[in-house]
Amino acid sequence: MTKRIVAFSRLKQPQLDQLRQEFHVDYFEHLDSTEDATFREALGKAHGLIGSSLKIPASLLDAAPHLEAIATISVGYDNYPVEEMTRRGILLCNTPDVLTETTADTGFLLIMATARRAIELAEFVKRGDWQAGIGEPQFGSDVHGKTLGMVGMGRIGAAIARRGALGFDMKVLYSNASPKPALESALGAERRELDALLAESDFVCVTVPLTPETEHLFGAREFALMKPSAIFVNISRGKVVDEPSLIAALEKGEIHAAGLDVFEQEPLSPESPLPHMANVVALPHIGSATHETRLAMAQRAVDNIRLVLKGKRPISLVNEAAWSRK
Ligand SMILES: NC(=O)C1=CN([C@@H]2O[C@H](COP(=O)(O)OP(=O)(O)OC[C@H]3O[C@@H](n4cnc5c(N)ncnc54)[C@H](OP(=O)(O)O)[C@@H]3O)[C@@H](O)[C@H]2O)C=CC1
Ligand SMILES: O=CC(=O)O
Repeated sequence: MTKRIVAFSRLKQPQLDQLRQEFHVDYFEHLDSTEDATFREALGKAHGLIGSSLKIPASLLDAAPHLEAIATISVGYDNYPVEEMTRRGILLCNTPDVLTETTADTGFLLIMATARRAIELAEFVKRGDWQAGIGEPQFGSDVHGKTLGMVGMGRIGAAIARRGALGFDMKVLYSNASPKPALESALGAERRELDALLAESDFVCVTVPLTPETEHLFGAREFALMKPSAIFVNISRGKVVDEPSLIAALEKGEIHAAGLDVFEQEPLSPESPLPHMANVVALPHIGSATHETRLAMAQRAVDNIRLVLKGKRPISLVNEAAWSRK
């Protein structure tokens, strides 16, 4: 029997062809909702599901009685009902490592763009406001030599910290529950409790996954602990931050600026004050969005689903417990 895959994100033709050599593929290039009737019908016969950027509720699994695995084209997996998948023995595969450096580049881009006010001042030139030599009103802040506080020193966090410590001579602090001795010796990084990190850092950079513990980890209290000169950078997930508290902290001058790739609601509503604030650089969730990295992520997801459907262990597995039950 030929196994069936439902693909719900854009894949390149060679990757689709690879899947079609071995499996029947129902391809939904633009799927807006998991309520779509044709999608649900295909899911009813599917053994594998591959895609990204859609919330998959636990109830959807009832419509997928043959499902063996979901391959998400992302490293973050907060869109998936992991516990329920594990209970049903459905594997969840993700795409770590291949996007680490590109996402770290975006994190550092936000650090640089906010500190040096690159977007705001490029707009100033575009508007024709550059009429004389620039002065203090256009000055930014240094990045080199400052203190970088990493909240979430994992793969991406460590890659940003490496850029800061080795490229920009920054002092690195981090706040993970478990110490990272290798990074402490390689980068001179120092571990702190979160509150101490917030008080000491010039840049606070968030790279934690979204979990029940990290949801709204940053609220009014945390912003009040930061220096008035601090720059807050979020490259993880929007829901790690209570956005009204961030807006209030920026408006009151409790913190100096913010660089944001992610938001509580995406796409960000045009009504949100954030993209209109001069001291905010807002990007449309482009952490990993380069041609090379998006291709590598899709290929990793394709490899993961092919392996699982052929009875083999995938390259990147989120729920180990589902594998041990096989
Ligand atoms: N903007 C974008 O486009 C992208 C965003 N992301 C986001 O980045 C996240 C991180 O990815 P990645 O680095 O690969 O994941 P990792 O799992 O390698 O790193 C996450 C780190 O966060 C730490 N952590 C978890 N909870 C806390 C906490 N409460 N306080 C401090 N540290 C904590 C973990 O600690 P420990 O090591 O102790 O377990 C781990 O080191 C993804 O989950 C995703 O949400 C990822 C890619 C692109
Ligand atoms: O946000 C992107 C991811 O890979 O996670």
